[in-house]
Amino acid sequence: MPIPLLDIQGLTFEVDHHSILDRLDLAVQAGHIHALLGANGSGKTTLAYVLMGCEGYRPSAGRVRLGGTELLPLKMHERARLGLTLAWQEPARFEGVTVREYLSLGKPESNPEPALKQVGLDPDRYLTRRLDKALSGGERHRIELASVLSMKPKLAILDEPAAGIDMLSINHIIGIIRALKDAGGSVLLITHQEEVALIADRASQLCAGRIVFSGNPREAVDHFRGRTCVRCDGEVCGYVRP
Ligand SMILES: Nc1ncnc2c1ncn2[C@@H]1O[C@H](COP(=O)(O)OP(=O)(O)OP(=O)(O)O)[C@@H](O)[C@H]1O
Repeated sequence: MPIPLLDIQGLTFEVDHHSILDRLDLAVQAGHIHALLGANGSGKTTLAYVLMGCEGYRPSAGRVRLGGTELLPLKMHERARLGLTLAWQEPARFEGVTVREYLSLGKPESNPEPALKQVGLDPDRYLTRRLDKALSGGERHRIELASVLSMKPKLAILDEPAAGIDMLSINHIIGIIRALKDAGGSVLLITHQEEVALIADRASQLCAGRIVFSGNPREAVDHFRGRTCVRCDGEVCGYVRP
């Protein structure tokens, strides 16, 4: 195996002495779409926040390297400069700004139109719209993906990019995820949806804050489908607390 782009070893994040991420190991290869499956509450979004360096998400143990650079000592903007980007599940933090402003955050000189077109939204209609409840869930997902596309990230973390999206639009979203890979990026794809996970090159299943399975996406989906319990201590998913 080549040296992974993202190499996570023994990552532990605790709240009130309770491990949300529990000595988690995960490797994402350069150029791969790597799906991360896991039941509600298994720690997927927490992992995304810890990787991004969000406030309040400082791990108590472990190391993370991106392209060989130690990530954990870095601030959020330094991680972004290394090419790490997260598509937020809900871009609510930016409620009220226009789509043009949102897509230009941090890069005011850039033209947001190509990325918007790539996600199937007409710039003439959408650039002046505001990020508010008047946008449908699908439109918000697409705008979030347009934001990620325009960053040309080395590693994009996508948190449920197709949640609540109809079947036809899911195929479009899948096309956008593939475009990130075709542009030379890698993707950590957090998803519950089988049809989305199956586009990955590799997939892992998270249970109670620890990776309990990594393999090809078909095997991982089968593993996940039969095992839906969170923190099951091995009763269902085979995870055994040492
Ligand atoms: N800051 C926090 N304080 C307390 N508990 C937290 C905190 N962050 C996460 N948790 C808990 O950690 C667990 C994992 O949450 P997380 O959001 O990472 O799960 P998830 O796998 O993304 O779930 P879902 O599929 O429902 O989005 C949950 O039980 C959650 O309540």
